[in-house]
Amino acid sequence: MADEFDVIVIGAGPAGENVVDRAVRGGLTVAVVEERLAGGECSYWACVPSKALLRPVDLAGEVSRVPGLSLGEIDVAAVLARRDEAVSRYDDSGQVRWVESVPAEFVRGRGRLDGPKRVRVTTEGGGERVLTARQAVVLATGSKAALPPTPGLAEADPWTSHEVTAATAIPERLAVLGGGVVACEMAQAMHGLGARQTTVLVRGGGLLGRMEPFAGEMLAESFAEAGIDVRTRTDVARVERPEPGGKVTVHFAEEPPLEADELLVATGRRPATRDLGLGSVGLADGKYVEVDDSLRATGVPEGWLYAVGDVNGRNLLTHMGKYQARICGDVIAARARGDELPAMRDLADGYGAPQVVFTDPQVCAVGRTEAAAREAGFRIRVVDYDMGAVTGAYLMGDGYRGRARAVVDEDRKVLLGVTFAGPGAAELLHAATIAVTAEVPLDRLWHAVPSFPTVSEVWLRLLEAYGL
Ligand SMILES: Cc1cc2nc3c(=O)[nH]c(=O)nc-3n(C[C@H](O)[C@H](O)[C@H](O)COP(=O)(O)OP(=O)(O)OC[C@H]3O[C@@H](n4cnc5c(N)ncnc54)[C@H](O)[C@@H]3O)c2cc1C
Ligand SMILES: NC(=O)c1ccc[n+]([C@@H]2O[C@H](COP(=O)([O-])OP(=O)(O)OC[C@H]3O[C@@H](n4cnc5c(N)ncnc54)[C@H](O)[C@@H]3O)[C@@H](O)[C@H]2O)c1
Repeated sequence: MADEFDVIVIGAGPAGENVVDRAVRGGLTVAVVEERLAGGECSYWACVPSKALLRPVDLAGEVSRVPGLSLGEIDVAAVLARRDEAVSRYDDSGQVRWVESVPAEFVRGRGRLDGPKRVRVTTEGGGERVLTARQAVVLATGSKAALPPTPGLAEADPWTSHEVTAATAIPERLAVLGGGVVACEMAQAMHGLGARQTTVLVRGGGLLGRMEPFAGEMLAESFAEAGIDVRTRTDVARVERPEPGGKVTVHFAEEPPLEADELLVATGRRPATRDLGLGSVGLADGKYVEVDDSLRATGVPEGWLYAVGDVNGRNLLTHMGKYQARICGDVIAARARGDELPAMRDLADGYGAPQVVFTDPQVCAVGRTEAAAREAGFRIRVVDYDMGAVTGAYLMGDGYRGRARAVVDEDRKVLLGVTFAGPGAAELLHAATIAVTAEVPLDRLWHAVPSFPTVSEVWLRLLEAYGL
């Protein structure tokens, strides 16, 4: 029997859930198909548990910088218990209730495209249900950890983001492969929670390669002080783990091997598009689904297929997936009414998404880095400021180290990008996001007066350093 809805969403992560919400608000009927847990990776194996593990480590760092305060040992069992609370003990009944209250139909099972506007769902227990869409199908299936083809790596059954965020014990010796966001955040968390030997194996020349280079350098310095060993330009030749769950040995092309109790692979993501039936609608399996600025998949006749969140590869961040989803739900509803609303377009991804890396120091950025702006052909000026010289930062703790960078478009006198690295820097980011996305002219930004004594005074100092 075929069930018919206006819209079918595959994947109930943060992106899928937001499409549901907006499409229903737009007057449409919606079914959402989810094979695991409503809430997606973000709620159970990514953003939420990782930040629950990092928060006590971050706080311990803050306390250590304020004379007169002291912190005993971190109670790891209590931290893990709080993480379990944060992920609702891997029970999604609350989120399912929310979907149903929107109201939308929640269908538990694995969804697969089966030609235009048809989704075949394999339900729990092996049953099948065929759903058809009157208006649109939205892919919101997210991404999965990518494993490099290093000999012995897959056989060693290493941790990925799934296992590390769900850890029930902290490994004594942890090796981390990768130098990006997951590698840095999880190395910080595991080390702060008691790993005795944490080694980060970076293929390139530094950490957080997509950010301004000073951010990765500051983080590497902080890691070194904390006892986290960061090895750059490593060349992993093979991995060996003779006993399942036993010790793991990483062999390099030249250096001596490294032994660890666990290996975390954090080398990027791949789209969750394998076996999704993309071939049945003329798209390539296993690839990111390319979309236009209305989030509609390109190259699909009659334009009924959309893709939001990680699966379209634009920016692998929850807040960006949710933003795309809001636009997508509104666009589908508008098109169903016969309205063409050109204002409903994804603009933010093009400016450069805001991102916070929850390490110590926190690193956050929006827009273009200096290198990206130059590569895009902008005539720019770069302004740097030592955040430790701001009174508000000094008051945060002794030895506060931080740095800010603004990339200015010299032709239009607006900001193209801003980066902050320093304790507590995360909360500075939204002001930068507004300035970059709204293209606030610098001589107008000058009148946005930051409060004294906050770290935000770095805004004033950046503008002064620019010459205003
Ligand atoms: C360790 C880690 C930490 C992170 N921390 C942050 C952070 O702090 N801030 C931030 O902004 N981003 C963070 N991210 C990125 C963030 O998790 C993703 O950008 C976000 O989860 C993407 O949302 P999504 O809805 O596109 O996909 P997902 O959250 O991956 O959800 C996709 C859903 O689709 C379901 N699904 C897949 N295929 C099918 C199918 N065929 N049928 C039915 N259901 C299917 C899956 O089960 C899943 O529930 C982090 C990522 C990792 C790995
Ligand atoms: N706080 C946050 O916002 C947050 C936290 C975690 C993850 N995320 C998102 O999740 C996504 C995935 O994060 P990630 O850290 O896995 O990916 P990433 O792209 O940030 O980093 C991947 C790292 O792996 C390295 N690498 C790639 N292939 C390799 C190989 N074969 N051998 C050795 N090293 C290799 C890269 O050089 C890079 O350092 C990111 O796009 C990020 O936006 C966001």
